[in-house]
Amino acid sequence: MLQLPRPTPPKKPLVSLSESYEFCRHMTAEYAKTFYLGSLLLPKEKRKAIWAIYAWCRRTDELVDGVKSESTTPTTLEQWEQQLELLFAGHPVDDMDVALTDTVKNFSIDIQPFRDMIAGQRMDLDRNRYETFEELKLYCYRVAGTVGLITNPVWGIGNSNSTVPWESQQKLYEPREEAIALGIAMQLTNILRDVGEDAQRGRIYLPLEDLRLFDYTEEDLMKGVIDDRWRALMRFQIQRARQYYHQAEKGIRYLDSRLPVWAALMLYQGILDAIERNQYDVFTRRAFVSKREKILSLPVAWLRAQVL
Ligand SMILES: CC(C)=CCC/C(C)=C/CC/C(C)=C/CC/C(C)=C/[C@@H]1[C@@H](COP(=O)(O)OP(=O)(O)O)[C@]1(C)CC/C=C(\C)CC/C=C(\C)CCC=C(C)C
Ligand SMILES: Nc1ncnc2c1ncn2[C@@H]1O[C@H](COP(=O)(O)OP(=O)(O)OP(=O)(O)O)[C@@H](O)[C@H]1O
Ligand SMILES: [Mn+2]
Repeated sequence: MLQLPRPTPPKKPLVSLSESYEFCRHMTAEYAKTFYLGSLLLPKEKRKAIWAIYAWCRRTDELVDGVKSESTTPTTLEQWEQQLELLFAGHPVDDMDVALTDTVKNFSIDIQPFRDMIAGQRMDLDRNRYETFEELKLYCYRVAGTVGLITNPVWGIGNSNSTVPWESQQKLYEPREEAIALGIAMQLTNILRDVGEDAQRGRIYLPLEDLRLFDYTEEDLMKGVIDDRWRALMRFQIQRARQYYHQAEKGIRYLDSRLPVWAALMLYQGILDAIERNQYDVFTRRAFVSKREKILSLPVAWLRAQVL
């Protein structure tokens, strides 16, 4: 009898849907206090979707950034992309994919930004310097702007419970550029916070053209020199990141679930303030937002989600 080709069966049975979401929740809570806090501000179904997306993004990032990244090659990323295609075809390969398979189906999420994120990780394998801001911006879109596009259907557009039909009509604009802008702003913030740590690994994400503009050299950066040139360079970078936050802010009003996005934006932007408080020493001090500050900013985020 003719045998139809079937996808290779998984080596062992996969976990149940609820166990898979629990793994993703656990990973989010463990790795990212800020995003986990944000996710708790969502209704249950959306919250679970964010955990599943977070877990996939984190695993993708770990391939080039994590403890086992030494053994990652272009082939590893190709296999990861094939695993992604299978997941979108409804065939999860491992325990954590089970939840994401469910999420992308329930929220009709597009596969392309996921592929773009893998392309971003490929850039990390290929290079450790960026000549221009345009090149860095492409990297930031791929590793972080993509998260904005992936999560937009989860925040929701035009489903808020307005009683007047023309209001919901007006809200149907999907803020794609703004969602990407928030990812870029956060990635730029992450880069500024981690300058010292990245330099130790031989990586410079600050555009080399910007270093030249402020007469600051790669050698200075490797030595962690903090002087007027460095402070001016950092002020310039912080200002650029803030412009992206500003662009992102204008898109939040179109979303149904605005509170977690406002909260995440404000908390992450707070890292820039912390860098300033540390007088731009990103070499020996880690800029962070304290638990107290995080909790205090929630009422402000709530207010913005209501009125802006
Ligand atoms: C509540 C909320 C906003 C949840 C989003 C959670 C989510 C799915 C996050 C994925 C994060 C992730 C692991 C991305 C992989 C690449 C990467 C590591 C990017 C950097 C994040 C990591 O931050 P962290 O502090 O943990 O860094 P370390 O690894 O510890 O060094 C990034 C800095 C960027 C993450 C980008 C976003 C969360 C995109 C934000 C955009 C939106 C939520 C769109 C909102 C919509 C509009 C219209 C504004
Ligand atoms: N369980 C974990 N295993 C391995 N690395 C972890 C774990 N949790 C956090 N990390 C890493 O440790 C570092 C410190 O985490 P970080 O200061 O960013 O706090 P966080 O928990 O991610 O909170 P936030 O969301 O506010 O950034 C990061 O590089 C992060 O990726
Ligand atoms: Mn973190």
